[in-house]
Amino acid sequence: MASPKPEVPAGGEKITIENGKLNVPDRPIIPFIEGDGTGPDIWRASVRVLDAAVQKAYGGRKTIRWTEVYAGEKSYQLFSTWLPDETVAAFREYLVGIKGPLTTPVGGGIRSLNVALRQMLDLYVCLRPVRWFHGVPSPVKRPEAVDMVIFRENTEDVYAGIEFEEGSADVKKVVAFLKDNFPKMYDKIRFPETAAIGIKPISREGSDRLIRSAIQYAIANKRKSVTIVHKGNIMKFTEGAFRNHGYALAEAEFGDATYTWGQWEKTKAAGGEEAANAEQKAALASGKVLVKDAIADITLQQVLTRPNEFDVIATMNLNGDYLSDALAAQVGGIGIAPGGNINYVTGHAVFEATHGTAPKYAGLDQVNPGSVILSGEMMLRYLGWTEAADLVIKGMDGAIGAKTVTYDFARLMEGARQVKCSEFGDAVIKAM
Ligand SMILES: NC(=O)C1=CN([C@@H]2O[C@H](COP(=O)(O)OP(=O)(O)OC[C@H]3O[C@@H](n4cnc5c(N)ncnc54)[C@H](OP(=O)(O)O)[C@@H]3O)[C@@H](O)[C@H]2O)C=CC1
Ligand SMILES: O=C(O)CCC(=O)C(=O)O
Ligand SMILES: [Mg+2]
Repeated sequence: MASPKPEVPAGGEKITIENGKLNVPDRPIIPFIEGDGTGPDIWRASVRVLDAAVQKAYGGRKTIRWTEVYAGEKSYQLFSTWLPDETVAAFREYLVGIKGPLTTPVGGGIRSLNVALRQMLDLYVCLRPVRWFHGVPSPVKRPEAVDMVIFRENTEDVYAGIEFEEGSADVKKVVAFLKDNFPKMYDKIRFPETAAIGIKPISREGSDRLIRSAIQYAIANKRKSVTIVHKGNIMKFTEGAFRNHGYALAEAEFGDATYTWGQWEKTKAAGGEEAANAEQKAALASGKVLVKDAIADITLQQVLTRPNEFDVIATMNLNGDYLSDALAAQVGGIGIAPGGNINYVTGHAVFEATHGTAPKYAGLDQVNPGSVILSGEMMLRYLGWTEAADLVIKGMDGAIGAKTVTYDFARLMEGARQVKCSEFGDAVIKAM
């Protein structure tokens, strides 16, 4: 393999976007990254499921023309680079893609390739729906009550990677700058000689576009509420501002379709709590979406104890990362948690599972491919190939309903037939 430039598959055509609407040809070229660790096992099973769904839905009239692009360990082995420019260029050119997980070392080494791709392509929404499939073993009593859609901001926050290492010349400059210019802030650094420093950018534009997408989704999908999750009591100017931007945006851009707790507060201040409650009740009865907020720590408790009160969630990068793994556990685990990284303005989207490379299972054909299968289902729906997407769901429902499952579910289920990763793919196809 001499070049990381992707092959152009015969007969394939590019997906384009015009006036905010995707034009999807019948033979779209879709780049994919296999991923590290368990990525190749999962991809092999998933691509068969996606192709089978498309074949069954359209009888050959539509097919995906996959083209492999490289990143992570495979790319490093082949081309001595972790993320070739050609890979980023392919996702730019073909608009929609899908990827397996990529390894990020802890405490040193390369920064996350996953995060880098999201930033380079400006995929500002990390969309992670969390729902329960009938029969999936879950640690909670009523997993069916969990039906939430996380909108995680994907380009800012501590994930921007603005960090200065302890003892480095750079951190000394940053600390000296704080000492000279912001002495009160400098005094708050408990051990300035040995502190590493991280910077967390949260912008108005970044917050607005994420929250706008969440509200638009809630309105389009007739959801009841959007909860803005933040730690704004402690980080007032970053996470607190995110909440404030959210209320201001909802009121300015979606006044006809939303009612906010910000409005409730204003009415309460002017006319008392009863008046505010009556106003909220009337707004919700008329079908408006409630835009509210919750602090991140209590959110992690309440999504467990009162899942019915959460619907669409809009949050920043780190909170969203924690929340998406925690919520995945409630509906049966990370093995079937899908996601998509999307820029709703340019149309660029890269779909990927919520989980990582699960390295201890690499090459064993053992893990659950459901996460990438369902990420593919999200991709099909994004393309407007609803019939194929519905078949993927039918197949997943059928396989799980028949208790034909991978080890992660089998260990928690009575009477399950444990199958390999590839065999689970077969079971999904059979059940379509
Ligand atoms: N978007 C991405 O590419 C992501 C990459 N990563 C990276 O992945 C690497 C490993 O991260 P780690 O923290 O171990 O998290 P992982 O999500 O990779 O794995 C943690 C555990 O989750 C379970 N699990 C994960 N995937 C599956 C699956 N498909 N089917 C069944 N169970 C699954 C396994 O649990 P059990 O052992 O109980 O069976 C596994 O040991 C790191 O380098 C990290 O940075 C992490 C998250 C996202
Ligand atoms: O990039 C990584 O290695 C981890 C990313 C992650 O945890 C996530 O996107 O949920
Ligand atoms: Mg994560």
